Amino acid sequence: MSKSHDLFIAAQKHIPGGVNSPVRAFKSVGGDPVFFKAAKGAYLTDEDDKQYIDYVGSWGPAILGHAHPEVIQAVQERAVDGLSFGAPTKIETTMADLVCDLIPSIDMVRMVSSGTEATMTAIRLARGYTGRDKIVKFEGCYHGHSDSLLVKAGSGALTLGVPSSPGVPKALAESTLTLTHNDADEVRKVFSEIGDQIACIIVEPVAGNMNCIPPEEGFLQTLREVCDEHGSVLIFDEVMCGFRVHLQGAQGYYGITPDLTTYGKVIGGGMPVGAFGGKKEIMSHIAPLGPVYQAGTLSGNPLAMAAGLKTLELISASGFFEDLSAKTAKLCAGLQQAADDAGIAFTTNQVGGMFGYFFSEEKNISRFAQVAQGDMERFKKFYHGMLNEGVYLAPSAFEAGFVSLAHSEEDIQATIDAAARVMKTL
Ligand SMILES: Cc1ncc(COP(=O)(O)O)c(C=O)c1O
Ligand SMILES: N[C@H](C=O)CCC(=O)O
Repeated sequence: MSKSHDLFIAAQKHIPGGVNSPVRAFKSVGGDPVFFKAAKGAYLTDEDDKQYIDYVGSWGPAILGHAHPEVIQAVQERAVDGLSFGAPTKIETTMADLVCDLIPSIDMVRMVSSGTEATMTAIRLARGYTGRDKIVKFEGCYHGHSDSLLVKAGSGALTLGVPSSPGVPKALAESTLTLTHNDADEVRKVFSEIGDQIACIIVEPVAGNMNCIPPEEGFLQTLREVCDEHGSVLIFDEVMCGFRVHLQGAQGYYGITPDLTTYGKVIGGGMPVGAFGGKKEIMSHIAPLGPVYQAGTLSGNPLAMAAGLKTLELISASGFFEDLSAKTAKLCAGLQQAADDAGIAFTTNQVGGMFGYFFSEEKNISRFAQVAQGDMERFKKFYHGMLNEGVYLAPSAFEAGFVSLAHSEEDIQATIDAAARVMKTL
């Protein structure tokens, strides 16, 4: 019995399921979730003092590794001047200026406190701007837990088998059209029939909530084209892939320009943050400039801005994304080799510092249906084998993995060596 076990029992008394977000509960891999007490660089330390090489990175934000000294210093220095004002601060403008400088598609940006708030508001803005109610999303993509978006969603909703959650009003769910991800023909067909009723398309341009699924050739371009043809708003949900696959996110990586973009995770450097931004013409509809309402007591929180700004500064260093991508590629190649040597059907996906792995006979995984058909029993065995070896991976086959600046060549090699041992036991 471990301290994590005892803590999990205790947590369940007053916290539903013992966790404050469902993906943490180990429901799909079984066993008790690990309770952590510290995180530094590429490592997590659990309550029993066991150390793990971490590939979850707080689900993406820890791109520099945990508790990067310069980020911690920025937050500490900021904290002594006050934790929250509920009034304008200079650092919010510094953040807005930086985001607009870095991302050519963004003329104006609004900071919020989570990715969910960012996507929820982007949808409201698109509806308010176009005067239309219907929205298009894709099965397996996750955009946070607001009502309109919790329909055939990915991430924990998928892991727990409730992709369309009870509690979402039927009328709202009916306004959400869920199409097959990476199926450009289906998108064209739907738009040719009812394109003039569709306020927006929201997509994870690199999906990370049904494992890691890059866009098929031409898919994002098709989304851009149908939105242009029908006056709909194209929203890239870059909460996960923004500042992660490339400094300009997926839009920079693939060269497709959305109308609105949502952010979270990396932009907050580990603090609770989200953001949405885009064309001035659309953003001008947000209150108090325009009539579409959005607000937040803690929005633009100075500590979160300090952590985010320092993180964005450090990832802007020349060669940062090339190094991160090379490291991630090395990890994926090593995992593949380990599986091949053990005769296990296996494949990986990777975009920049984001990766996924699949226990599947198929080599090119680009559709949600292929992910769902993966060998979940083997995934579970692998997961627990790696956990035992001191490697912390996402506890679900429907989540992406993340590599950070702090992962050394030795960490990557140690992970590959561990995988080689575990693969032989599957
Ligand atoms: C692509 C994407 N959009 C939105 C969200 C929601 O963000 P948050 O969990 O900060 O509300 C997440 C993660 O949870 C995400 O990965
Ligand atoms: N997949 C989710 C976000 O990216 C995981 C985070 C959560 O919902 O707790």
